[in-house]
Amino acid sequence: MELFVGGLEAYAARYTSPESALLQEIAAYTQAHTSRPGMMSGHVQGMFLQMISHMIQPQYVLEIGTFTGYSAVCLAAGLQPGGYVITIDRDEKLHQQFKERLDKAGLSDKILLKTGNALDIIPTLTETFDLVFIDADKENYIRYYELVMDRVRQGGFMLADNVLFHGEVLLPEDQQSKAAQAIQRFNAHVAQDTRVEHVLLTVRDGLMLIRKKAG
Ligand SMILES: C[S@@+](CC[C@H](N)C(=O)[O-])C[C@H]1O[C@@H](n2cnc3c(N)ncnc32)[C@H](O)[C@@H]1O
Repeated sequence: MELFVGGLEAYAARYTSPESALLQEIAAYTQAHTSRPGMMSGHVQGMFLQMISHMIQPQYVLEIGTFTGYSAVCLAAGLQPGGYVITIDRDEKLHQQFKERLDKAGLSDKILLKTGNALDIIPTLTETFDLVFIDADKENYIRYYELVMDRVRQGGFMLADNVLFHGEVLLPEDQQSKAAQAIQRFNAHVAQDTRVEHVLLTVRDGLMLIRKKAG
């Protein structure tokens, strides 16, 4: 997926810290063994997530949409001692494969896998999250946002991926896919929400960075 004109994405990657051996391994696996490798965060966005994790130094992180685990590993980078990332996906095979990789890398206590529909799993969680990454089916973004809002600490953060949806957000509504329309509704929903402040970053396919205000 080439989102920038004239190779800017490749230029950004060249001047971004390299991927760890584990991330390289996940990226290679994703390219070779999945039908939609473009769903993976990848090098530059992954390093951005890792940087955010180091900045926030979270105790508890929630990820909605694991896929092959690339972003979960990045989100775990800045965890406090005893902290963990909970990552949800409904695809059992993906989770089985990622679990083996986590065991091998000694990361099983830092990244916990919950397999099933995120809409069912989120209400069962008891943690208060410092950071939430929303990256599953676009049609449910507003539901995820509302479901997790009470579970994010005051002053805590959310990130939502694909908020530019390959540029489709710029098209008239009747020319947008269902997913792009859902993303447009999500962006508008966040924009009118006085509980948060937010910035839409044009990293890769667009990342909405959201901070839950105190009080
Ligand atoms: C875009 S991929 C996640 C990519 C990953 N976060 C990364 O950056 O490498 C979206 C994932 O969400 C999962 N998913 C979609 N809808 C879901 C739902 N309702 N509950 C749980 N997982 C879901 C899919 O199985 C898919 O693996």
